[in-house]
Amino acid sequence: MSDTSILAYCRPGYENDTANELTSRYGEAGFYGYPVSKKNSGFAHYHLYDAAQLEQTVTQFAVHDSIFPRQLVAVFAAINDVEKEDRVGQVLDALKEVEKPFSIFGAVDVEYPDTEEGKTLAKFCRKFTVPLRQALRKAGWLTAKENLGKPKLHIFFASFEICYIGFTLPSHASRDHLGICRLKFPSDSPSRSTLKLEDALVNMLSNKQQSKVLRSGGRAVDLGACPGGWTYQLVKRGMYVEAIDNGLIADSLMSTGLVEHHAADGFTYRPQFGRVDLLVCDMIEQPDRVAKLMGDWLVKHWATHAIFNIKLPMKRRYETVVEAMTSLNSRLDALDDAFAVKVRHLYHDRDEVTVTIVRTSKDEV
Ligand SMILES: C[S@@+](CC[C@H](N)C(=O)[O-])C[C@H]1O[C@@H](n2cnc3c(N)ncnc32)[C@H](O)[C@@H]1O
Repeated sequence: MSDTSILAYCRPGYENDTANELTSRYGEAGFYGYPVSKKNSGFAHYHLYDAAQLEQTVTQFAVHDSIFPRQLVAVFAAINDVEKEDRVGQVLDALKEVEKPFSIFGAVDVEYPDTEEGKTLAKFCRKFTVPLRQALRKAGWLTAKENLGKPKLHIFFASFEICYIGFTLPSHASRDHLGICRLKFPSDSPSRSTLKLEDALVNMLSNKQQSKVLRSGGRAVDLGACPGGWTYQLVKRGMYVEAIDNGLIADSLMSTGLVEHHAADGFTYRPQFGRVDLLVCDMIEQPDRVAKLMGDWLVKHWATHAIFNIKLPMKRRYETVVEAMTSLNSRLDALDDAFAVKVRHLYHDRDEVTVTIVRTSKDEV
């Protein structure tokens, strides 16, 4: 059955926020449609009124530039009555019905929602991939060898009965299965929060941005640092850190000689030795208060770059993030420098989003 929609994978519980984001972003760009989402399903749809716009939406929106989606799949077919006996045949039939959006796909991924129900599909999806891949190659849908430079075919099982068929472009998609990048907890880190910053460093900054922001020997300030998971990431990369928090910081960090701990209020603390390369902040505070504080540090040149979390309220989460970021962005826009700003709800974030702001001089842009 033909179906034309954008399918966004997301953290369970965030379907409504994801749907609001899709509606707002695609609608503003003239891709009109309507959202469909079900609480705790782990995904949301945005159905396009004009099917001809599907390819254009894929080239226009990258998942890395969105907030809540972990993956954005352009869906061109759906099967609503998957039959146990001939699933491969049904997928091939569904593909036959559509015009090939790209002559050939370079890879196929069989996926499922990141939910408890989704976990029951994991084993089946893994096993199903093998015969499906063979059949797709035989039918000319897939390159003979995996080619990750070409569009990828996604077969997403929402349940054992319903599956969506769509594609992503490598430049605009997450390379990770289910759009999830799982990181290994470093056992010598003082807290699990360390994974949030590592996720941001690895998945939100390009290699070039990483070497610029995380200079060995560079200086950083960590607001709300204790017990030290974020400071740990910076110290690991050879940075000097002013760790600000009334709590206790791990001795293992203090003994590196790279950390100064100040028991102070993060809202009034100012850098001890002039401008720092990087400001990070993980204080649990009102979104607009944190955004204002980050803006002050960047506008006043106390920090060159910033990475911080915005804690999400229970309701109007997408709107709250947009409001906080709109006022911050307008302050940055007034400066002579240019700023690369990203906001993502990362896999290791729970009820928060991560913001990275990398400064470049306008000549570099
Ligand atoms: C989520 S924890 C930070 C965890 C830390 N990033 C880590 O990886 O270990 C939040 C911290 O912010 C601190 N905090 C909250 N409000 C603060 C303020 N106004 N000034 C300084 N620290 C604050 C709390 O004491 C708490 O330790």
